[in-house]
Amino acid sequence: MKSIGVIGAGKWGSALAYAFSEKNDVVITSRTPRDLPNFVSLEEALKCEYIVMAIPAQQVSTWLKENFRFNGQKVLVVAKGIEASSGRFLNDIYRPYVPDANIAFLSGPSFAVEVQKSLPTALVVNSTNEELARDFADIFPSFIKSYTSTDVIGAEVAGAYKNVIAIAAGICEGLGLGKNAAAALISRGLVEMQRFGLAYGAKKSTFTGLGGAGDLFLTASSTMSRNFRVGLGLAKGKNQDEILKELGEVAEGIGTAYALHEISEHKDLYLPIAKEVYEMLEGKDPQESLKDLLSK
Ligand SMILES: NC(=O)C1=CN([C@@H]2O[C@H](COP(=O)(O)OP(=O)(O)OC[C@H]3O[C@@H](n4cnc5c(N)ncnc54)[C@H](O)[C@@H]3O)[C@@H](O)[C@H]2O)C=CC1
Ligand SMILES: O=C(CO)COP(=O)(O)O
Repeated sequence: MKSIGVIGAGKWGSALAYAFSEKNDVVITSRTPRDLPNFVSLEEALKCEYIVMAIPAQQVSTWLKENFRFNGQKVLVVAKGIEASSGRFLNDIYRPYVPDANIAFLSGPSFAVEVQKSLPTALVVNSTNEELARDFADIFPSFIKSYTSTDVIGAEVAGAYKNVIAIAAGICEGLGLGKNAAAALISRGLVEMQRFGLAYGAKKSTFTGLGGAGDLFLTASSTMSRNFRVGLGLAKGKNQDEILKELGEVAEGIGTAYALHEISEHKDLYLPIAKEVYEMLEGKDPQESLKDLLSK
């Protein structure tokens, strides 16, 4: 039995706190107090040996600066995104606070609502420290099969990029372009995220695994995905603010599309789907964008 502190009581933090309770002693905390039997102060949660960080990618840098004190904890990052303001990956953001040997990143297909109902899935714990990855893989409940990998950058790129492709897939669906177009877009999206990942030293096989194709196929084909629903909203001509207000939850694909735009400009990378998603978020007509992507 391990002592686990979950930081962030949104959809994903709450679902993981539930899942990890099967085999462990779990407490949860967030900036707004919740009426939960295992809710504790941040100070208490940070005393746990194992910490699960469920704070979104766009907010975590400030959060770490203001709140985090490292005292040997083992940290599992469960967010998926690239910071828009800096283009930094989560492993870069965490590095000044947690040594590489103490940090792992979760990837794979996992809608929180299904995990909260104990429905099965398979996920990957990614860390350069194999022993730590195995240690975290042990905390998962019977209904989640856990694997380990050392490809941190591959997992990060795949988990963040699939949210952007999911926005594009939602637009495709919203415009009524059909299943052929959706499949074409998703498979080109997989190639695009793999090409991007390889430029950062990721392993090719990661992109055909659970955290790559697995999470992409899930997110880019279901209205259960917040990012997919952002795409549906854009297809209806709504702007970002309206969409986010209706959603009331995080959609990491938005910030990540801005981050990818900055990165592609600086590194001269060819990221056609991410580019169109960025441009649609900036007001380009979705019909035009999808035509630019899918016709000769
Ligand atoms: N919901 C899902 O199915 C899954 C979500 N994720 C990832 O997990 C991360 C969190 O997503 P959700 O929990 O679903 O989002 P959510 O919108 O349900 O909750 C976000 C949480 O972050 C906290 N938060 C936001 N800004 C904060 C700040 N400045 N300081 C402190 N806390 C702050 C909120 O209080 C809330 O607890 C995202 O990166 C998401 O991509 C990953 C896998 C599955
Ligand atoms: O990452 C997820 C499932 O694996 C959740 O996706 P959304 O944030 O698009 O809902």
